[in-house]
Amino acid sequence: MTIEDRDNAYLITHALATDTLSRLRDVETEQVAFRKGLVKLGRICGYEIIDGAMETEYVPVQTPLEETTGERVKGLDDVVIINVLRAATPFVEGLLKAFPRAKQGVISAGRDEEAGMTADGEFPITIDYVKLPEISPDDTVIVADPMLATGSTMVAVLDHVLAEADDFEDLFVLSAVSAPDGLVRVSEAVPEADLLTVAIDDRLDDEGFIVPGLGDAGDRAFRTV
Ligand SMILES: O=P(O)(O)OC[C@H]1O[C@H](OP(=O)(O)OP(=O)(O)O)[C@H](O)[C@@H]1O
Ligand SMILES: O=c1cc[nH]c(=O)[nH]1
Ligand SMILES: [Mg+2]
Repeated sequence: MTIEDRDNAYLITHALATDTLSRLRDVETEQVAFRKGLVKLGRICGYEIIDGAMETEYVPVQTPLEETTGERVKGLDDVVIINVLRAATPFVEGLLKAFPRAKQGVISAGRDEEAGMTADGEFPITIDYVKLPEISPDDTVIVADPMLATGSTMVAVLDHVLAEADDFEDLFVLSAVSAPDGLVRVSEAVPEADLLTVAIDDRLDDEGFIVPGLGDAGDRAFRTV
C-alpha cells in the first residue's frame, strides 16, 4: 500500500502517480499529453484507493483444473464517483477504469476569479448544475477534483453532497495537487471526509493558484488558453 498518513490528509505515494504528476507539472506538456496524464493519474489513484481502503474477502473459485481459494475486493459495485466539472472530467475517466460500475454524479462548480480571493483566502463559488445518484449506507463516495487550492470549491461541492446523503461507508476527497490551506479548510468544514492527494504543495499565490502546482488544470486539459 502506498498511501501515507499526513495529519489531515493521506498522500498517494505510488511511484507511477508521482511520475505522472511530474509530467503534468511540466509546462512543456501539451493538451493531449496533459489530458492523458490526468486519465492515467485517475486510474492509478483508483487502484490505490482499492488497495488502501477497500476490504477483500476469500471466495471459492473453480479453475479449469480444480477448486481453489481466490481473493476478491468487496464493495466494488458500491462506489459513487462525483465529477467536479470541469477539470475532473479526464481524472474521473481514469478512476472509472478502476471502478467501471461506479454510480456517477456531476457538479458544475467554478471560482469567481473576477471577484478574487477574499481576505480569508476563499473564493465565491458558483454552482450551476448538480446531478447526484442515490447514495446508500454501503457506498464509498469519491469526490474527484485534480486541484484543491483554497478548498472553496470542494467545501461548496461537499455541502451539496451532504445535503443529499448523510449515511455512507466512506467519503473520500481525491485530488492530484493540494495546497495546505485548502486541506485545512476542507477538513475543518467536513471532518468526516478523508482527503487523498498525490502532492501537497508549498502555498497559494495572490491569485489563489497552487505553487508550484501545474497551472490551470481545466484550461490545460480543455485548451481554453
Ligand atoms: O480550491 P479552490 O480555490 O476552490 O480551487 C480549485 C478549483 O479550481 C479549479 O476549477 P475552476 O474554477 O478553474 O473551474 P474549471 O475546472 O472549469 O477550470 C479546480 O478544478 C477546482 O475545482
Ligand atoms: O492552481 C490552481 C488553482 C485552482 N485551479 C487550478 O486549476 N489550478
Ligand atoms: Mg480552471
